[in-house]
Amino acid sequence: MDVESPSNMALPDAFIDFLNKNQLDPSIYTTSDPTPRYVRLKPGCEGEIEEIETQVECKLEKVDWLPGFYSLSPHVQIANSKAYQQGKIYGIDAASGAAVSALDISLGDHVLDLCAAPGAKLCMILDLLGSSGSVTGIDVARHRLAACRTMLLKYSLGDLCRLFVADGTTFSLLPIRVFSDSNSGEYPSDEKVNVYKEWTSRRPWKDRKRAAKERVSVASQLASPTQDPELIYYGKNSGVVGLTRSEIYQICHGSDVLRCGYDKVLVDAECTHDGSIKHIQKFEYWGWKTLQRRVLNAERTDDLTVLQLQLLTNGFRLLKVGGSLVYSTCSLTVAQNEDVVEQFLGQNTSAELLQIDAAKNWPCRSGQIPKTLRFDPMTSRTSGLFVAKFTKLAT
Ligand SMILES: C[S@@+](CC[C@H](N)C(=O)[O-])C[C@H]1O[C@@H](n2cnc3c(N)ncnc32)[C@H](O)[C@@H]1O
Repeated sequence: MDVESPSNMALPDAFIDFLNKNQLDPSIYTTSDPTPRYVRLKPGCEGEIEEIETQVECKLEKVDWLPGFYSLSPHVQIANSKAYQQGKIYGIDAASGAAVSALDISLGDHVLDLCAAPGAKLCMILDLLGSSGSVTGIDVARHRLAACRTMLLKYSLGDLCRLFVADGTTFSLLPIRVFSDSNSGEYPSDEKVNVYKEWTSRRPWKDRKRAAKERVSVASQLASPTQDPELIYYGKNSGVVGLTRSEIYQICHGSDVLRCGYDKVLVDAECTHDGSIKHIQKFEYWGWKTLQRRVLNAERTDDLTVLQLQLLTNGFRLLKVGGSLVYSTCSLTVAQNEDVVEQFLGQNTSAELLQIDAAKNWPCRSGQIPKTLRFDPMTSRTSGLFVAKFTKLAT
């Protein structure tokens, strides 16, 4: 089998079966024009494009419908280039960029990214946020979120960010502003010693020993719904420094959230990844048999749709009135997208689907529910992605 590019890859029978069962047209994956690779340029590096092109040994084509994005040949490896190593470019598919763009991030926003790892969208959110506001990144998988932390440090983007290993279906912490507004900096002397100091990767011996013990099994790297969120990183302007644990770990209750919830929430939910042919292609190496078990299994898909609805519901619970939430998946099945949206709207009368204004210039199709969007390799020359945007109405 030819694995050189998704466009000429023969799809395995099990995957074609899955597509047929989900009424998805296999031809969207096998376009004659291969889907390019995309990078986002770090703001401020626009004048260095020619130098970056020399370093990656390839021409970067500006994506005219998405600011800051460039496409390049899918065969080019960027990881060894100086531009990549210096954090001037990072790989992120243009459809993923569109999902973040749909959030309409503005300076000062407090943003929640409920399924943050490995972190390409989180990086873009931080890029767009600039110098004020905050980003709270959550992921259930400790090892994946640790990789996300490495990426933030590499790109020097973590200043306004805090990362928690937590289950996104039950995560309940408010954005930091609630406390920083009222924080006078005066603590009883016994609390003063327990305030968070500037974050350092050099952790006390006791912490390292505990972490090493936890790393013994991958299962123990997954947060459970009942476990306290574990703060594994915070930037120096993320609002954490100088606060006590009890201030950071305050659970939000219904009435707090309406007023003091997050301005923007991204729920980029776990899914079967069937929209990403690059992901499916990896099974050529992992073994097509595992594709059936790890991606296509019907029982697993049913579990996923329950998880997706729970993540969307909890993300929405943490959104303030008038805020925006984007739900996205890199699956193209109706079950994981429109069906989840429909169930969610049926259960949440204060949720309203929003038109994504910028989308009028995007090369995508409407989903089966008006105002929702679908990107696919054939229509968009991107990876497959479903995007829906909601706001919370006052009730
Ligand atoms: C599609 S990936 C997110 C990609 C990420 N937004 C990015 O741009 O790099 C889905 C993520 O959801 C995480 N996840 C799965 N179940 C979760 C849960 N219950 N709570 C929080 N995160 C979860 C997975 O560990 C995975 O990292």
